[in-house]
Amino acid sequence: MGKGKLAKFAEMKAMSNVFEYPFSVIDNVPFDMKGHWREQYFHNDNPIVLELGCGKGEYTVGLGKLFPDVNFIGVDIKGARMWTGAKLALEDGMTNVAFLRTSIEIIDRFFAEDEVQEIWLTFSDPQMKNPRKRLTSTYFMERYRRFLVDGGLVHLKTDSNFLFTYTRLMVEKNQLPVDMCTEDLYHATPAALVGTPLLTIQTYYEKMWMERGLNIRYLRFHLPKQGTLVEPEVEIPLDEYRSYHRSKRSSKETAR
Ligand SMILES: C[S@@+](CC[C@H](N)C(=O)[O-])C[C@H]1O[C@@H](n2cnc3c(N)ncnc32)[C@H](O)[C@@H]1O
Repeated sequence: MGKGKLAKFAEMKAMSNVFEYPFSVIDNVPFDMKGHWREQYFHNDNPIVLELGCGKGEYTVGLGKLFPDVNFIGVDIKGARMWTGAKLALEDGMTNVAFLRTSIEIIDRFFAEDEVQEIWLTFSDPQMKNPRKRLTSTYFMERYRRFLVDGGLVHLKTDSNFLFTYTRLMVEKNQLPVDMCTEDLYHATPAALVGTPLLTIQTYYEKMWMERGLNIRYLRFHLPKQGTLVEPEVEIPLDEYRSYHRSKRSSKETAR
């Protein structure tokens, strides 16, 4: 039988690669390692890459194994999921991997200007009802800009046509340079992606959606520090397989 949530939470408290700062904690205690992750935790000068909404941390651990000269930090509010990746990284003696349990809304409290090179968003909730909660909204992009290097890469891997379309429109509207874009990663793989970890590392949610026959989409773009970011004002068809329609009041088929 799998370990229960309480046992996982207790174990996580003693894990040297886990930092737990839910909103209630960080409100009272400033995060001393902000701006000092490299010297105080990783003990190297290597780049730092974040996986936001990491769940079990498949990308954090998988990329960490493939790229030992890069530091990876998985961020999520759900500790029981994160436990899986943190435990694996500890058992494998990985020193280039860490996990941060907090809300992404306050992510800029943990990283200083230019401290992060890249961001991965893996199968993020599309948040069809609430644009501000989407991890690629201008609200979040403004936060990412506070710690991402100028022109740093943002990777979005998703099953959701809604989130993919919204992000593509946001990127177009703000003229953010696109590095790679595909609506069907596995059946129409761009030549540059053949043999890359994008195809070999699959997350828990990714496998689930693939079993249901959904295409996997991928968009990678640069986020410059300069310029005002604006939201796209376009109606986007909702993902039919998600729960939007269960809402009592809404029978909408599109959202902005
Ligand atoms: C659909 S799951 C995907 C998990 C994993 N990346 C995967 O592909 O299996 C989305 C994850 O994002 C986390 N998440 C969503 N919004 C968040 C937020 N604002 N702050 C912290 N975590 C968040 C959830 O807790 C959840 O684990």
